[in-house]
Amino acid sequence: MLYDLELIKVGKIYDNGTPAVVDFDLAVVKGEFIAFLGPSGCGKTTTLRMIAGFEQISSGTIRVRGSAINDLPPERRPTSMIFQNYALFPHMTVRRNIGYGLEVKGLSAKQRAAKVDHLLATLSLEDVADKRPDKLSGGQRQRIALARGLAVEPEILLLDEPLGALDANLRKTIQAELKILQKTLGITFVFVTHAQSEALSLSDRIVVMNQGRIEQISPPHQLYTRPDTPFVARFIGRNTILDGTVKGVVGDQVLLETALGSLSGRANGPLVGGQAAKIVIPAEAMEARAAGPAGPVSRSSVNVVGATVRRSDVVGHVSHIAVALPTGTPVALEGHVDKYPPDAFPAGGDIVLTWKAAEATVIPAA
Ligand SMILES: Nc1ncnc2c1ncn2[C@@H]1O[C@H](COP(=O)(O)OP(=O)(O)OP(=O)(O)O)[C@@H](O)[C@H]1O
Repeated sequence: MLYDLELIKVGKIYDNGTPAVVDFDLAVVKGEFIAFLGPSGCGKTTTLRMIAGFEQISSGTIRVRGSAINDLPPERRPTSMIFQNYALFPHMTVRRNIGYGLEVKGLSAKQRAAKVDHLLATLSLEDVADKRPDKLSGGQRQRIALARGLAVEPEILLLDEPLGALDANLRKTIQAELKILQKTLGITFVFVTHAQSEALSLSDRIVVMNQGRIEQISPPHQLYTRPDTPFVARFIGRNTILDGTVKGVVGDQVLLETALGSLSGRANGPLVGGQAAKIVIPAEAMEARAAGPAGPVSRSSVNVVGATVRRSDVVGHVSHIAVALPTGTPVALEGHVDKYPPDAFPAGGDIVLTWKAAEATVIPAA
């Protein structure tokens, strides 16, 4: 298969000895929208800059459509990069900013005008074409940066936190525009972000990074429902994570002995009896009900744990219930007021939590 972009065992060690990226493997098909997501300093920007050619790689290979680009300078790579601060030229008009890359490539004024006019129209910038970027709004500047990146017709557009400078509302609007633009153009986007919601709503696949290494590469939904590692389970969504020891494995079902009794979930990864493992239960999978008069939960029931309500609030139509497990672990539940009526779970009350085994994931502890 011919991939648009391949990173094969790519590594980066900075001159000061910092291993910023380690054994990064990724294969991207044409038209995919990929996000690099992870905490500050995990190596997202370094990886993007290595693809763009602004940073030398220390090991491995980067290929675009089958050809290694390791030794090409940035301007000869079939990539364009959009920076978080947009890096627009303040003294040039919007039109010239957009056409700058074409000027560098030596296109005639006529050829440039045709391409720039088309991009001005595509990104609704016609009215500001002759203004300077510093007179324009954040959203407009973002679109100019995008137009400038697209003008050189890259195979791959690299975006470094492109929406980071925008306020929350504008961010949502531009997110939607970006997604439509990407699908219309059909070109590959690789996008760096801190913002989980942005990665989840925009991407076809997300690369979750931690300390220079890839933790998981999955479509957004799968990161929520099937985390591969404890880091991903902590980083994505709102999961309750409990430690235990594998008691038995039947097919993909695992029974785990924990401080809260026997809990079961679906296996993700190789698991054998006696092994230390973690069960990951998404908040959405938890069902709460008031504890009956029968008293404490029987330890022989699977996926039934007692808990105490700490706080309960209603915001609009949504009830938010903060509870604590007997181990002290906090769990945040939320649900429509039809499901969890106000006052149904008063603070200090005992409740019972349950979930379907298929909706919880069991992963190796390390
Ligand atoms: N020029 C440099 N010289 C030395 N170390 C660097 C350099 N640039 C980045 N680093 C280090 O490499 C690691 C990865 O940095 P990088 O900027 O790629 O992370 P990031 O995930 O993009 O972070 P952020 O989200 O904060 O931008 C960090 O430990 C960082 O301090």
